[in-house]
Amino acid sequence: MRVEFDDVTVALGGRDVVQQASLTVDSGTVVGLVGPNGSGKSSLLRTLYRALKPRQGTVRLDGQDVQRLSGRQAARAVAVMLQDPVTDFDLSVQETVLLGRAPHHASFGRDTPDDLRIVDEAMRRAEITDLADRMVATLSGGQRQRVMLARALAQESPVLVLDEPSNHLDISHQHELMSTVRSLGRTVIAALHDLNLATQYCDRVVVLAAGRIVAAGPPARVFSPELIRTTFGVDVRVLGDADDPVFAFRRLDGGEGQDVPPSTRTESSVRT
Ligand SMILES: Nc1ncnc2c1ncn2[C@@H]1O[C@H](COP(=O)(O)OP(=O)(O)OP(=O)(O)O)[C@@H](O)[C@H]1O
Repeated sequence: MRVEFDDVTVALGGRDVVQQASLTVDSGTVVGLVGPNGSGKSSLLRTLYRALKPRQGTVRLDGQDVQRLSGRQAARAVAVMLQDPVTDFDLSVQETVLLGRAPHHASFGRDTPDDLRIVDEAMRRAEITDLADRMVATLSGGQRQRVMLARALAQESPVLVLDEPSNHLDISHQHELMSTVRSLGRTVIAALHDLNLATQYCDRVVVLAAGRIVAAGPPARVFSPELIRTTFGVDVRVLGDADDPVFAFRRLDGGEGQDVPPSTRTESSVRT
């Protein structure tokens, strides 16, 4: 399923926190949204899963305005994994993952053998099978995050939104998560802070700064030392090959990520 943000502006607290963002994510591709804290990544993503309505512009799924979809249609199309998930702590892990099946049920429909099979498979992929009977409240932050991954997988939506999905995960599970979502063949849009992770697993990256898209394209091309310096206020050493780079960062003396990078391209319309 193709995702299009068309000239999207989001206002929060009387301020445009996303400004005229246009971006097309082709079906089956993995796109990373990167940018400093407060640059508008979550706000842009929230317009896709309808937690926010754009002040201006349209978000489309295969050409259809998401605001015109029914709640059930939207939930079948887009699954979301948030950085600090709001979960019902009174549920077990398996019950929580089963919630991912809800958009596929008629009202008050019962779980079917198919649902249970899909949930088992999702828990296996998220490596939480051994936690199935634990209450979510008793889990660590990283375990909880993997429960949310399993729930999103069980939803079987063609589009998967990940908002800083790996902040609680150890290094091995960060890679496992990205490699799992990459293997799904779904359209994935992930807000990521780790540029190395984005480089390794994303087909395209989109850089946001102060609410605007300032660059987009293949990671190795977009993540130039100059863009990283002006956007994040850190110096970078590029290790490895030019087309398969590994970044080592050092903060600039007195440096701060700038709200508006002075020397990066501003693209009002970007196809990734
Ligand atoms: N409910 C709100 N009311 C007012 N301003 C808000 C609200 N939510 C977010 N903002 C502001 O909108 C801007 C964009 O926030 P957003 O969460 O989209 O950024 P982000 O790039 O996802 O940041 P982070 O990397 O810290 O998660 C920030 O300046 C933030 O303070």
